[in-house]
Amino acid sequence: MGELGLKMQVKMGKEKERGRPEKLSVYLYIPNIVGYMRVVLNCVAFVLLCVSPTKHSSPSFISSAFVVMLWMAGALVYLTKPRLAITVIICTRKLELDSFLLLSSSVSTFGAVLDMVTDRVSTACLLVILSQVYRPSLVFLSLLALDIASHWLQMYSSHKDVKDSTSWLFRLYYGNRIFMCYCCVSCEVLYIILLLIANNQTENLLNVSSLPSLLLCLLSTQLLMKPVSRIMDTSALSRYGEPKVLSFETPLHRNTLFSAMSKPVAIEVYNPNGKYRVVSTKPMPGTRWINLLVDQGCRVEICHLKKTILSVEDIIDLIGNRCDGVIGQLTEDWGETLFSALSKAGGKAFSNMAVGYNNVDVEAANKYGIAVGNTPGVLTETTAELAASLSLAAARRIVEADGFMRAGLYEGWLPHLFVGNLLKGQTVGVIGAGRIGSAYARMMVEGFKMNLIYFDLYQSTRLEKFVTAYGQFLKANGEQPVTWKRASSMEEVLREADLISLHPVLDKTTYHLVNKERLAMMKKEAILVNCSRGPVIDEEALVNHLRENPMFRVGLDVFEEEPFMKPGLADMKNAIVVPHIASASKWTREGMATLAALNVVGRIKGYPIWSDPNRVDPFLNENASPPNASPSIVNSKALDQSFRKLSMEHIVSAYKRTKTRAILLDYDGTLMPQGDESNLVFIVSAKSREREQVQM
Ligand SMILES: NC(=O)c1ccc[n+]([C@@H]2O[C@H](COP(=O)([O-])OP(=O)(O)OC[C@H]3O[C@@H](n4cnc5c(N)ncnc54)[C@H](O)[C@@H]3O)[C@@H](O)[C@H]2O)c1
Ligand SMILES: O=C(O)[C@H](O)CO
Repeated sequence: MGELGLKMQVKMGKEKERGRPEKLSVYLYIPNIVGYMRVVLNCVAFVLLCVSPTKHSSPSFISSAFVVMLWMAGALVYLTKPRLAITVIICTRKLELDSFLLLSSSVSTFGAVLDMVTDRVSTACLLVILSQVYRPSLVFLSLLALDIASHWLQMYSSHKDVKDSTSWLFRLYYGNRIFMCYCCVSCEVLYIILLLIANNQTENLLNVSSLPSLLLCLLSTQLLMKPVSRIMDTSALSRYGEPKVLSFETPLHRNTLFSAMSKPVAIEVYNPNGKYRVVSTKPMPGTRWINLLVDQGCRVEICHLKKTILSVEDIIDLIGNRCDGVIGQLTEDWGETLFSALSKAGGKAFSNMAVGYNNVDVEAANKYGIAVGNTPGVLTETTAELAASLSLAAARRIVEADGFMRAGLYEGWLPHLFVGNLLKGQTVGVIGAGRIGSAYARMMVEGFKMNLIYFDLYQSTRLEKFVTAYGQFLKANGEQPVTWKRASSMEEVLREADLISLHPVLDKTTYHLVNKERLAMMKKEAILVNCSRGPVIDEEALVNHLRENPMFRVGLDVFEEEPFMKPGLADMKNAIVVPHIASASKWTREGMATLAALNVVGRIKGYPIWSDPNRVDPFLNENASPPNASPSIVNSKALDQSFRKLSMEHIVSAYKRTKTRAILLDYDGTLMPQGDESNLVFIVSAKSREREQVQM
């Protein structure tokens, strides 16, 4: 306790220098002082009273009655707690009210208070008896006061949440249940020993006719109740699928009674004493991103506000007056107000947990010198797979047919029942053949032998080469070869394709790219899929088009005004609608969280920017440390012009010095050496969008 307290004081001192709210430091500081006093008093009590216990003739009636009352209260809460927990769990599972579940467990404020009160009652029983049977009784009464005061203060200062992985003491305490158990029960064991010593001198311990002996037996039973009730509690929770709420390894932070009372924002904190404060506006999948941030010395704060979409005001509150970086979501409005608040708080970086960043005003970020990160690459295949799923579901009317079956309308096979479109040999049109558009095109061409027509501002030679090679393969095997065409206009794609998938970025040029006039150009039985951004389609015009053309079908993952759909869309049988889940695979979402975290910490620590945001695999390998770089910063050039110059010098000198093998030409102008000295590859700037490898 002493060393732990000391460490915390030292760390709190540092925190104070960095502008952390003073209030919290004080709350963390006081319990430690009280804790030291408790330890000293315990030792004094033990030495004094073991050496010469002066036993009273018998405890007074009043104090005995007080002890019995305390014991009964303690026993009652211990006995009812597991039952209460189980009842609450059963009810909340039915009602799906997770907050009630947390309430009943010891990580919630209520649960923690209940825990503390029952512990204190137990200790109080022993100390009151000890004060009766020993002199000087004041020592025991002071111990009782200190015990209550220190635990109450620790409730305020969230001592259970301080899990600093760099501290061996914390690791020992939270990571080793036997040690933790020993720490928890040692005081009570000490008090019982003192009682036994006192009783042993005059009477038989098992003589239940004597009041102190009777109380002693009862108290020993109560001490057993704690582990028993814990086991019941844990097993009940694990049966209902929530074992982690009682696990010591889960540093859930319910933001302390104090802060929960002052402001109803639930924050989960990791590595409270970390040097850099990084805030995530939402809990994100996986734990790797948290561990990576903690390893880089960050204090990680995760907002658990129940509200789905945080307002600008909510985020300003989260940023506070000291914040180095924020990981945010595509639903948030990252404009002038937030970047100004982040900049005032000393922030250097923001990353969307998304590849699209149309919710971010990059100009505003540039103005405040804040890096803007995104998460490309990791979601390419996942998103393309959902676009492919929607294409198939729309082509084969899967959702309609499913509803039909469930409604009990199926009476037997019929030649006309849910007839849809065959994809093989038809033309797939891709608008925006970037990472996701190209991946989708390959899936549809290779998987369903569709011909390709695409429109993009840039030529996608890699995609063209792929389709050419696949066509040749089919031909060599006696099959009809697939073909490709780069359309000179978007209208060309709309007119020719049977299935069209939209994959451009959302910006001024792509807003309402698909409008009433363009919908009218499409084939009457065409399928339109949108996994890019809602406003790329004029949704109102789409609803009218769907109404007028029942054989025209759409698969939509995104909507113009999320989370809402334009009136009438939900009633359209020829529309399949899913709630923006295109990147929602476990691996991808965990990877997105990792990339977003590394973007932020990379900028905070001044690491360079990764050369190729399309190849982020080295950051996603869970068995290796990620490179010391930010995987994808979209405003790198605006922020860091000197980086480019520096890298050019770097290239020239490194080329002369080492066995450089190749130079990759990249369109985005970011320069970064990759690989080790023996296999050095540089990415250098060029006008061309396509990457070429030039042998040196
Ligand atoms: N629904 C989802 O969950 C989900 C998931 C991932 C990405 N997305 C969206 O998909 C978009 C594309 O992601 P990506 O990784 O493929 O990005 P990308 O930058 O690799 O591809 C976008 C392509 O759009 C092209 N483009 C830009 N303006 C155009 C225009 N006016 N007409 C035609 N093409 C144009 C670009 O040249 C580029 O090739 C993201 O910006 C995001 O908005 C949505
Ligand atoms: O842009 C993105 O990344 C998606 O919309 C969320 O996965």
